[in-house]
Amino acid sequence: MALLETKNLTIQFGGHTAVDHVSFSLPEKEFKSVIGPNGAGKTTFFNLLSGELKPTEGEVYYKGKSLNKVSAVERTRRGIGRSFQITNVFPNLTVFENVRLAVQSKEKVRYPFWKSTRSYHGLAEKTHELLEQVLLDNKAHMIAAQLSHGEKRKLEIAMLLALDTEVLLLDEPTAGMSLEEVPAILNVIRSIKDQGDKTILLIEHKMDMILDLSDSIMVLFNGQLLADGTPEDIMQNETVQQAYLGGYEDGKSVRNA
Ligand SMILES: Nc1ncnc2c1ncn2[C@@H]1O[C@H](COP(=O)(O)OP(=O)(O)OP(=O)(O)O)[C@@H](O)[C@H]1O
Repeated sequence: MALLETKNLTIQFGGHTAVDHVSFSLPEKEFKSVIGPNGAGKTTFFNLLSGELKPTEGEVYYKGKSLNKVSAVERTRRGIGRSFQITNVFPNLTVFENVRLAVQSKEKVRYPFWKSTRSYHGLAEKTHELLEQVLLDNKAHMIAAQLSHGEKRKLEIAMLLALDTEVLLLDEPTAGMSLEEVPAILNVIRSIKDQGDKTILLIEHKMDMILDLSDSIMVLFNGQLLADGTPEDIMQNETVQQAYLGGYEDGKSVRNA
């Protein structure tokens, strides 16, 4: 069954169509990557899925129900988690305190009628588990502001995992990382995948990472869905190759490089 789907999802900014009639389907437990050149509409597509932006046309469905009238907060509560940039982190709190707050906030959202469903120790235990999973347990007591860029991205992932959502929308987790930091984040994402309980949509530019992780790949170009298939299909797809190498116009004509 498709967990997350879109039908003709479209958004225009002024005269520019950033996401253009995209219909896609993400089966439960699948790992799908979203690729495409800069400005293709990948982040905007995520913003439409998570509810930060409202479509001009088309629909997002989760578990068969339309989300168009559902707020971003309610989408998270229902199970669609989006990694936010580090702006959501309290820079003057420690890594541990940041993750614990995220664990706590999830408890409040999920069980608003209970004062405390987990004891203080329960929260701390869950926090340690998450820090271990993202390989940050040795930095638990560091002030968040002092983390390296790569470590901040790991913290962001831990805070996303704390929300315990079924779907994870990961927007370029390796962006701005040094080459040495990439393998660690790849390991973190692979370990999340290997646990087997998440449905994941990943925006990335690093092809080796995409090929390593993905069950399927969708390609956006000028806001349109150019192709969607297995990694093998996508690598062999001529239109995709030409779009990357040469340029693709109005979804019809292909110009050679
Ligand atoms: N809020 C906005 N207002 C106006 N234009 C926008 C807005 N958000 C995005 N755009 C435009 O929509 C297009 C798609 O942008 P988007 O950030 O989704 O691309 P992307 O594929 O994520 O690119 P990148 O790989 O560089 O992150 C771009 O032309 C961008 O300038």
